[in-house]
Amino acid sequence: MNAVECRDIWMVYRNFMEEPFTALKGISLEIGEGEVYCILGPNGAGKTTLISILSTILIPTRGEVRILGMDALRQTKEVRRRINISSGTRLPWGMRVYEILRFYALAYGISDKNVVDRALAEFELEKYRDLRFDELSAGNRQKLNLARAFINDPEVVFLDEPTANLDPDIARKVREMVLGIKEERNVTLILTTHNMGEAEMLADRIAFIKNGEIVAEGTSDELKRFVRSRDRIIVEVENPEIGEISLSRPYEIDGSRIVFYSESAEKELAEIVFGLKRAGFEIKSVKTEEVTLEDVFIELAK
Ligand SMILES: Nc1ncnc2c1ncn2[C@@H]1O[C@H](COP(=O)(O)OP(=O)(O)OP(=O)(O)O)[C@@H](O)[C@H]1O
Repeated sequence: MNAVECRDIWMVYRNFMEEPFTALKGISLEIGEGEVYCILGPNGAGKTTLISILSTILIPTRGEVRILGMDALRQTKEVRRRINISSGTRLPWGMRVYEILRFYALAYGISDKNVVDRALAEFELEKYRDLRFDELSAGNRQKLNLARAFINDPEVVFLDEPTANLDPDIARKVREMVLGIKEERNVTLILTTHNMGEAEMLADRIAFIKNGEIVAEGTSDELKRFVRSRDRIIVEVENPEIGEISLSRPYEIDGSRIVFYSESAEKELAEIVFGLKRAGFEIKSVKTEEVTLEDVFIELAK
């Protein structure tokens, strides 16, 4: 059984005095149990709309959503008991960390105070248990948001931009926390992010959304095949002007740098360097770069 699946989801926003706007155009996807699935895409692509529909916050104009085998549009109450979402929402400002977690635990019918104590420990919030939400740093607010999202021991958790607006070191800590959760709990995670490194580090599979449609889906290695060649070999030469390069692979000349596009830099590096030397180029330096998810993003967003 898939943890999450949807078929042919359409979302048309209709606002008073405005033209209807179609934010999602027939999205279908399947996410297996225990998978970490990342939704990537440029601003306005429809990521938040999609995650809101999958997490039962929004009702789509058309289409079917199944969560843990249940019809999310009809069995919403049962679904909500077994899922949770962290969307960077502000929590009650005046309440203390412990009270906030206790409040949300009680909302799920969990009266055992040990559950809250365990959450404080797991998300490194014990030191801050008596601070009010408005007294917390951005990083600790996000940790509290995560602690809240796992308080009901959910089977599926939606994380909408879990590291947005965090300093790089705090963002890394939050990512490590999410990785730890992935290792320790039997949970399916669906996250949106703008951060390619984050998607690569956390996700088993990535869906790339553009203008309300999934334009590519797969592991990060599979997505990298969308870019014309996997690796770049960058050779800096003293004398770029000397003439023709007779190697039968694509390249670009950028000042004194010759950039080759290659299926495997490791296999083709020696041949390229010898070929250039034979042609009389004086080589200053050679470096290789693997294609990144960022290259894929730029290619697909075009
Ligand atoms: N309530 C609404 N009414 C009308 N249009 C909306 C509404 N909510 C979102 N939209 C539009 O739908 C499109 C998708 O928005 P959404 O927030 O899902 O994108 P996103 O990929 O999450 O963007 P971002 O990365 O900027 O957060 C955007 O063009 C947005 O302006």
